This record gives sequence, C-alpha cells and structure tokens, in this order.
Amino acid sequence: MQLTIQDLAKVYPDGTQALNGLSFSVSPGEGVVILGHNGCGKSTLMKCLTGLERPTSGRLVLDGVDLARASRRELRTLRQRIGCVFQKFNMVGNLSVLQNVLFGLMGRRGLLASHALTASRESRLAAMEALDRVGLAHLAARRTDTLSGGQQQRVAIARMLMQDAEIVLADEPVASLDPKAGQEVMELLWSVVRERGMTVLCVLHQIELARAFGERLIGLKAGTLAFDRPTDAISDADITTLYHTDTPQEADTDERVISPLQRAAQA
Ligand SMILES: Nc1ncnc2c1ncn2[C@@H]1O[C@H](COP(=O)(O)OP(=O)(O)OP(=O)(O)O)[C@@H](O)[C@H]1O
Repeated sequence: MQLTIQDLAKVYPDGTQALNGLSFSVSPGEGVVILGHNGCGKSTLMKCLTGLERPTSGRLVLDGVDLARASRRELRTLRQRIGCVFQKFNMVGNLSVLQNVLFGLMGRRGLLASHALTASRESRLAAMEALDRVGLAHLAARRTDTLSGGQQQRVAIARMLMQDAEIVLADEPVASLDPKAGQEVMELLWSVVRERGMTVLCVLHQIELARAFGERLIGLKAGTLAFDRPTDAISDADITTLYHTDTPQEADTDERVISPLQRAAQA
C-alpha cells in the first residue's frame, strides 16, 4: 500500500502547532521508522493517519485516495486495510485471547462474524492459525488481561493478521515492554509484515531497534522533517542533532519535565 503525505500541518485548538508542512511517502512493502523527541509530532501524525485527528491542512493519500476527500464508504474500506499496533495494546482485557483476535474481522465482516459465539468455524480456525503464528495458540482461552505485556502485543499482531491489513501503523509498539520482550516483539512484527509484504510505518524511541529494523529512518523535529534517508545513511551525529533541543520541555526523551511547583509538591 502506497502512502503519500504532502505538506501536512496540524494546529490544535489551543494553538499548538504539532505538524508543520510535513511531506514524505512510503512505498508498498517498505518498512519505515519514525524517530524524534517527545512532543515533536509523531503521535499526531499517527492520529491523522488513523482518523483520530483531522489535519489542519495538507494531504494524506493512501493508494491514490485522498483521505480528506474520500467518501464514507471509501474511508471505511481504507480503514479495513490499515492495521494498528499501539503502545497500550488496545485489547478488551476481560475477553479471551481468541475473541480479541477474532475482533480483527470486525471491519470487513461486522460484529456477528467477529464474535466468538457466532463466528464461523473457518474464522475460528483462522484466528487459531494467527495465534499459532505468534506462538500463543496455547493461550487462546485465557482472559487477555492475564497475559504479560509482550504476550498482549503478540495478540495485537495476531489480530492484525486476522484483519488482513496491508499497511501497519505502529505507534511505540514496544514502549511498555522490557528490552528482551521489546526485541522479540519487533522481530515478530517485522517477520510477519515481511511474510505478507505489508507496508510499515513505525514510531520508536529506541535508536538501536530503529537501526536494526527500519530500512529507512525519518527524523521529526518540531513537526517537520529533520532527515529522511536509508538507515545506512544516518550517522550518530544525525541522531544526536535530532534529539538536541534548546527547549527544556522537549529535552527529556522519557519523562515530561516536572515544573518546580510540581517538584515542590512531590517533596
Ligand atoms: N489534543 C491536543 N491538544 C493540544 N496540544 C496537543 C494535543 N495533542 C498533542 N498536543 C501537542 O502537540 C505536540 C505534539 O504532540 P505529539 O503527542 O504528537 O508528540 P509525540 O512526538 O508523539 O510525543 P511523545 O514522544 O511524547 O509521544 C506537543 O506539543 C503536544 O503537547
């Protein structure tokens, strides 16, 4: 699936300019990683792509369809082709693992076809195959919120397989996982997308993982492109410059800066 982003801007109602004239494209089957410090606009970009936020201006084009001009029907069809993997897994925790995987069918086939009680035998078998692919078939009947973070992210990947997505949008998919589980989930995600020739756009905070998995790295800074090159062509200096900032609110890559007032309140 081809993704083209042209001159994309997003200004939130309070005046915050999160994206400022962003342009790049991702070719079918390409695996692109987006890097950038807290607040540079990565999640806003992902939200614009998934329809959670509306861009203020610019174009988002998926396989030739401009999202802003698409009919409801076109949008619905496009969304069925977009798989999402989020930091917080987005599972229905009190339902079974199998049920969560079956929910991958919802966009294409509706609620009845994706409900464990009413799904066809073929669908249930396909869900079990997807679970087998991510190594979790033995946990199909378990309540999803009893799984570890790494296991839940594997279930999210199985749900995406069930959805038969063509492009994967992954927003910090390993941010909640320890380094070992994070590496394993990235290996799994990348191997299933390669098997199916999917396009991937993945936001990461871990430079090593970005270098290991991304074919191309895009650096975002203050809502604009800092770099967009093949991974081999990105130097350590590019990364250092990307994360260097003069504004203290953005300097910390992991935590929001705590104001002196908050610090005093915590003391
Ligand atoms: N709903 C909103 N209303 C106003 N400002 C917002 C909103 N959502 C995000 N922002 C602001 O837009 C800017 C970009 O935020 P965004 O969440 O896209 O950054 P990010 O790069 O994903 O950050 P992080 O790495 O911390 O997840 C930030 O200044 C943020 O405070």
